[in-house]
Amino acid sequence: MLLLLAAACVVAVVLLLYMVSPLISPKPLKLPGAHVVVTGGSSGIGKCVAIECYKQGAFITLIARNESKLLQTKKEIEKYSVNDKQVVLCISVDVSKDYGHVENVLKQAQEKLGPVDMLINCAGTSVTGKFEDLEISCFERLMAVNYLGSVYSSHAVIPTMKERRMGRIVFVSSQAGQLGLFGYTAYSPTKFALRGLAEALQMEVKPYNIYVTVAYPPDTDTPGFAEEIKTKPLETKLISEATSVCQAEQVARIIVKDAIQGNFNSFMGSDGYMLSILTSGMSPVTTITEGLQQVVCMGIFRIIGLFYLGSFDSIVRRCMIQREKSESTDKTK
Ligand SMILES: NC(=O)C1=CN([C@@H]2O[C@H](COP(=O)(O)OP(=O)(O)OC[C@H]3O[C@@H](n4cnc5c(N)ncnc54)[C@H](OP(=O)(O)O)[C@@H]3O)[C@@H](O)[C@H]2O)C=CC1
Ligand SMILES: CCCCCCCCCCCCCCCC(=O)[C@@H](N)CO
Repeated sequence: MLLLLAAACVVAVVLLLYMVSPLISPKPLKLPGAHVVVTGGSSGIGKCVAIECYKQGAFITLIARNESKLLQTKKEIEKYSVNDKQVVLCISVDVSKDYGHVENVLKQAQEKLGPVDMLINCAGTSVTGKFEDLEISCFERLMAVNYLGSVYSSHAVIPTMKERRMGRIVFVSSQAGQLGLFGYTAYSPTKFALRGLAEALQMEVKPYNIYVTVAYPPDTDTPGFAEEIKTKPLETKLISEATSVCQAEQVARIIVKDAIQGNFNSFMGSDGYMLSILTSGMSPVTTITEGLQQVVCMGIFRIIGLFYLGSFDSIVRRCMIQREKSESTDKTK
C-alpha cells in the first residue's frame, strides 16, 4: 500500500514537472559580443571566470580594489582574444563601501561596453577561527564584502536587464554556504545569505527572462585560499579534507556553463552534487531531470550526510581532548 502511494507520488511529480517544463527551461545566453562584468575579477576564481568568458568572445569589465593587480590581469586575459574588437575594462572600486560609487562605475562601464548581459559576483574573502576568537569586526567586514558587495553590484545592473528582458546574475557562494562547519562562523552566514537573496530575486526577475545562478565551489586553489589556510584551525583543516582542492580553471568553466544555461544551482564534483540535492529545499529547478533527481536521491543522501556529520563531530571532539591534554601537560611542566 505504502509502496503504491510512493509510486503514485513519483508519477504525480513527473507529470507536474513536465507540465511546467516550458516555463523553466531558459534559452542559453550567447557570449560572443556580450558584456560580462566580473567582480573580484583580478584574482583566483573571478580571474578564471573572466578568461573563460573572454575565450568565448565576451567583452569584460573587471572590478576589484588593487589597480596594479587589475592591470596585470587585463594583460593576462588579453592573450586569449578571439577577435580584435574585444575589450577588457578595469575598474578599481571597493564593492562593499559606498553604493552610490558602485552604481556610478557600473553606469560608466555600460556607457563604454554596452548594457551588462551577465554579472558575476565573485569579490569575496574569508576568515576562519573559533567564534570567540574572531573579532566582531570580522563578522561585519565579511557580511559587507561577501553579501552587501553582491547586493550593490546586482542592484546597479538589474534595472537595465529588466528593461532589456534578458540577463544573468551569478552569486559565488561556497560549500560553506550549504552547511555550517567548525571555524566558519563568520564566513558561512555570508554565503548562506547569498542563497536567500538569489531565491527571492530569481522569483522576481524570471518573468523578465533574467536567470540567477548560485555557485557552491569547494576549496579551490587560489591566492585567497592560500591566505585562508595560514590561519585555519586544525579542526577546519581536517574537516575540509572530506573534499579535495579544485583548480580555479575547472570551477570557472562549470560556473560559466551553468550561468549561460541559466541553471539556478552550480556545483562541482560528486560531493558538490550530493550537497546540492540535499540542500535543494524550496530552490527553483531549471530542468525536469534536476527535480526528479532531488525527489529520488534526497533520502539516501541524507543518510550519507549523517555519516559525514558524525565523522566531523568526532574530529572536533578528538581535537578538543588533544588540546586539553597538551594544556595540562604544559601546566605540570
Ligand atoms: N578559493 C576557495 O576555496 C573558495 C572561494 N569561494 C569564493 O569565491 C570567491 C573568490 O575567491 P578566491 O578566488 O579564492 O579569492 P581571491 O582572494 O583569490 O580573489 C578575490 C578577488 O576579489 C577582490 N575583492 C576582494 N574584496 C573586494 C572588495 N571589497 N571590493 C572589490 N573587490 C574585492 C580581490 O581583489 P582586491 O583585493 O584587489 O580588491 C580579488 O580580485 C569569494 O567570494 C570566495 O568566498 C568559494 C568557495 C571556495
Ligand atoms: C552527503 C554529502 C556530504 C558532503 C560533505 C562535504 C564536506 C564539505 C567540506 C567543505 C569544506 C568547506 C569548503 C569551503 C570553501 C571556501 O569557501 C573557502 N575555502 C573560501 O576561501
